[in-house]
Amino acid sequence: MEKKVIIELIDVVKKFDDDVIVDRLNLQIYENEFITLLGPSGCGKTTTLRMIGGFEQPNSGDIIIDGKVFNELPPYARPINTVFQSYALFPHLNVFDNVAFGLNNRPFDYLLNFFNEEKLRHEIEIENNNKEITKKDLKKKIKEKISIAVKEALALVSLKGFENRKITQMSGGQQQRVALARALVNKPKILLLDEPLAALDLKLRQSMQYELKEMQRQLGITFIFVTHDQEEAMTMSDRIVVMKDGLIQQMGTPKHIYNEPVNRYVATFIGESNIIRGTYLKKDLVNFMGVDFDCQGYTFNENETVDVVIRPEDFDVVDLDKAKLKGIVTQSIFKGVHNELTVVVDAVELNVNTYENYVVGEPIGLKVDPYEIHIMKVNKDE
Ligand SMILES: Nc1ncnc2c1ncn2[C@@H]1O[C@H](COP(=O)(O)OP(=O)(O)OP(=O)(O)O)[C@@H](O)[C@H]1O
Repeated sequence: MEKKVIIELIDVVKKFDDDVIVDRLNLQIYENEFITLLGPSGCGKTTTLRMIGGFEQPNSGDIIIDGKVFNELPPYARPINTVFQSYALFPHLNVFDNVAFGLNNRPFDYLLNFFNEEKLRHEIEIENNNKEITKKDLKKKIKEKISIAVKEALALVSLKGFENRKITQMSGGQQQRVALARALVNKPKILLLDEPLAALDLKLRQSMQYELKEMQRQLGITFIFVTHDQEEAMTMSDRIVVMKDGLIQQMGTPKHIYNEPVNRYVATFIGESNIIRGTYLKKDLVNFMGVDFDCQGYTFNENETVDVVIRPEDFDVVDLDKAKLKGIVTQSIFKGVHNELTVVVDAVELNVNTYENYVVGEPIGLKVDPYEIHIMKVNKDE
C-alpha cells in the first residue's frame, strides 16, 4: 500500500540571530508512522519539532501539513498536539480537569464540529422525544461527551479511576501519562513528543517506551518523537532521523541505520562499533589491518581509502589457525548474556562480543563474514 505523506518540510531554515540552527531541512513524514529525531543536545531537533508544532516560524522554506502550507499558523490551528518534557500540567487542577482543559476552552462551534453536530442532535432527539433542540441541550450534551472523552483518554494511559486525584499526588510516571492523555483527548492526527520520558527513571522509561509504541500502533496517530537517547529511538521508531548541527546525517529504519551507517558520526552515535581505516581494493575485496577481506555489495573506486565498520557482535572467535586476525584479550567484562572483550591486534584495540569466556592475556583468533563488513566513504571533516 502506498504510504501517504502527512508532513513535508521543504528547505526549512531556522536562524536565531545569525546562527543557523536548522539548515535547509528536507523531510517527509508518513501517516501513522513513529518517527524519531535523534541527535545530541543542541543539534536542532527541538527547534524542528517546535516549527512543526507552530511554536517557532521558519526563516525560509515550507512546512506542509496534510497538503496545506502551515508556516505561520499558530499551534491551536494545526491538527497537532504536543507533549513536552516538563509535562506543563496545572498543579491546582485535578487529573480530570487537566485532561479536559483543552476541550473545555474550545469555542462552542469547534466542539459542535469535533463531536459531530448531527450525531449530537440525533442523540438529544431520542432523549427529548423529538422536542425542539435548544443551545442549552447541545451544551449539556457536549459536556457529557467531553467527560466520556476524558475517561477514554485516561483509560488509554492506564489511569482509569484517577480522575479526582490532585496532580501533586501523582508520581512522575503518572504525571507523564496525564500529559499524554491531555494530548490524546484532542484526537490529534499528529502527536509531537519532546523527550517526554527524560524525567523518568530507567525502568519506568523502558516500560513507557513499549506502551507508547503500542499506543501509537493502536491509535494510528503519527508520532514525531525527539530524543538524544539512541536506544530509546531504536526501540520505538519506524524511522529515525539522525541530526547533527542542524543537518540530517541519515534517515531510515533502525535496522538500516544500524547496519548501514553513512558516516563515522552515525556509526558511533548508534550502537557500539569498530571503525577501521582501510583500502577498497576492488569489487568484493577490502584490506584493513594488513589483511584482505571478502566483502559484499559496495562499489567504491579501486584503491580508495575507506572506513570499515564492524559491530562487536559481528566478529567470530575461531581457532588461531583459521583466523584472519590474531590478537590478545586485554579486557573481559561480563554483561549477563554476553562478554565484552577488548582484543588488541597489532596495537589496534577491537571491541568483540562473545558468549564464551576468555581470560585476559589469552591469544584469540577472529574472523568476520563478508556481509558483516560495512564500508563507508571517508568524510574529510571527520
Ligand atoms: N529561542 C532561542 N533563541 C536563541 N537560541 C536558541 C533558541 N532556541 C534554541 N536556541 C539554540 O538553538 C540550538 C538548537 O537548540 P535545540 O533546542 O533545537 O536543540 P536540541 O537538539 O533539541 O537540544 P536539546 O536536546 O538540548 O533540547 C541551541 O544551540 C540553542 O541554544
